[in-house]
Amino acid sequence: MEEIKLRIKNMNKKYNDNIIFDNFDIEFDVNKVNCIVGKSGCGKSTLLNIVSGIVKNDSEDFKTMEDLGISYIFQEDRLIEWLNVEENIKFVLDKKYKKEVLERKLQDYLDLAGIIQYKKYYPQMLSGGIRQRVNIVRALIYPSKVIIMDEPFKSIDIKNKNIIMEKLKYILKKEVRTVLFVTHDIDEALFIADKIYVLGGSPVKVKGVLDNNSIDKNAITDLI
Ligand SMILES: Nc1ncnc2c1ncn2[C@@H]1O[C@H](COP(=O)(O)OP(=O)(O)OP(=O)(O)O)[C@@H](O)[C@H]1O
Repeated sequence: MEEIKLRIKNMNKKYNDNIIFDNFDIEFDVNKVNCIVGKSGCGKSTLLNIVSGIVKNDSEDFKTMEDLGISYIFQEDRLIEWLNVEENIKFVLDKKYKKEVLERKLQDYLDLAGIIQYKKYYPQMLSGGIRQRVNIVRALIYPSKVIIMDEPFKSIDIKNKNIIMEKLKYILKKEVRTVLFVTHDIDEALFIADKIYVLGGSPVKVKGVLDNNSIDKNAITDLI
């Protein structure tokens, strides 16, 4: 069966004389976890920021993914300190679901993420790892087709990171969502990805695309 692709075409970006993307094209697998790796500064975050419309592409003939609906998970959790966990999650959902549906989803996702007991807690009462789990639940409940994650575990200690990654992997297996996940950590990519895209060069190019059943750490390291 042919896989459905999400195509990004004609990406162009330069900062002063620094050309990051020069007619850059890439295609991601729809409803899969697509991990993007590459040397620091090669343009991974800029790629996510352009496809999501946060940063403007330099040329006109470019289509962002905004129409698909996007959820974001960044390195920092961006929770609102004066709202409790439940309120933080509901805050972004403004009438997206009927009340009963929302309550069920909230219950299900908090349960899946293992944080149901923190529902009424305020962010300052939570550890960094739990806060990030709330952030992930918030992004997943939002009815988006695309989930963008930019180094979501960078500031989380290894023990918590492993717990969250296990939970996230489990949840994503059940979801029908296209995930674009940027990381500098190859082990993270190997753990969670269906496909890994290695970016590099200046202007940046796709140096390799590796499928999950053929992924080997050395092959990726050689490409970076
Ligand atoms: N607002 C900006 N103004 C000028 N240069 C920028 C700006 N944003 C990014 N850059 C430059 O664009 C290039 C790509 O940056 P980007 O953050 O996308 O890389 P990255 O691969 O995500 O890096 P890292 O892994 O370190 O986060 C870098 O050379 C960076 O210095």
